[in-house]
Amino acid sequence: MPHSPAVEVRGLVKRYDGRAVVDGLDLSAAAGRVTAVLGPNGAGKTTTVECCEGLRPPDAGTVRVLGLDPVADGAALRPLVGVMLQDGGLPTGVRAREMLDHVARMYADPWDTDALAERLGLDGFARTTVRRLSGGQRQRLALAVAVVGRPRVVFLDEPSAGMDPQSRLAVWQLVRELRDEGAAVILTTHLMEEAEDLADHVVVVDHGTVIAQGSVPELLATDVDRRGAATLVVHTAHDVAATGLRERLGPSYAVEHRSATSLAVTGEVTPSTVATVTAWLAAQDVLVTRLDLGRRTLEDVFLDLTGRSLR
Ligand SMILES: Nc1ncnc2c1ncn2[C@@H]1O[C@H](COP(=O)(O)OP(=O)(O)OP(=O)(O)O)[C@@H](O)[C@H]1O
Repeated sequence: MPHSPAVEVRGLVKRYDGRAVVDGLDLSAAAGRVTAVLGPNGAGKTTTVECCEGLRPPDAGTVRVLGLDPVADGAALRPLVGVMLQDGGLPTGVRAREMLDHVARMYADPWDTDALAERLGLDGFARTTVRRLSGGQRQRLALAVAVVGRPRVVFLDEPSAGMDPQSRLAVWQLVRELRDEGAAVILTTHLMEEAEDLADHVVVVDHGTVIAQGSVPELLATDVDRRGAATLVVHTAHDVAATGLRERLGPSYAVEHRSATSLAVTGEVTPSTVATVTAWLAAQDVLVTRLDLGRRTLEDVFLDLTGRSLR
């Protein structure tokens, strides 16, 4: 039986200086699921989440969290909702571990703070004040503070931004556990790997509206013509224009720049496709420094939908 979503946003509009940065956005996030809001910088992800957190009143539309209005019912929601803001949002004069212990004492059934601190590697900077923490350390502390009260709904704004790979894995594992314990986890990210690894449901946002949504497999199969297609990413020693390769490969392949010195070729990649690409580059006197052959990713889906890269 489907039950009512933990977070429900309908027709959300938020304007700054007369410009709608969120423009009629619908979003629904279920308990026991990780919902990733994915989109490029400036798409309106943070603004949307801030409206759900009650930090910004919407200009139009409705937002409900556990059936309540996050602005009017903020006091009732506070013990039920965990929030990790993009800039940490923590008081800067407090020592890291004191901060976590203080917040834990405000909840009826908090996580064991020793265990949480160990998992997120907070022990190495337990006595350091927030203002002296590195960006990644501050992020880890902000995550611990957001989840220590075992919230039913957790908002994580770019949770692993600025973290080293080991910390990122620890964060992802914690997010999975929160989900398995039944929390609704809503995370914003522009890291497709994060969305692909963690999300049960992905909402792709661009220019303040949802342009696609579904599970990762559903999104990867959106474009039926490309089902089963692979992406060959060619890294080169110096800049190369995509136009010539596009003409050489013909219309059944998409050729896009990933950066000035890398091209992504999407389509049916056969041994002869690889030979054609490298031969064409050799004819331009361009050295190939690396070749990666992979399946389609959310990055490719976004590129197809918007013609732009997520990053
Ligand atoms: N307080 C504000 N006043 C004016 N403009 C704002 C304000 N907050 C955000 N904006 C603008 O709204 C747009 C959407 O910003 P938002 O932070 O929601 O995007 P985002 O998708 O979270 O981006 P990022 O990935 O960079 O965090 C941006 O153009 C931003 O400059």
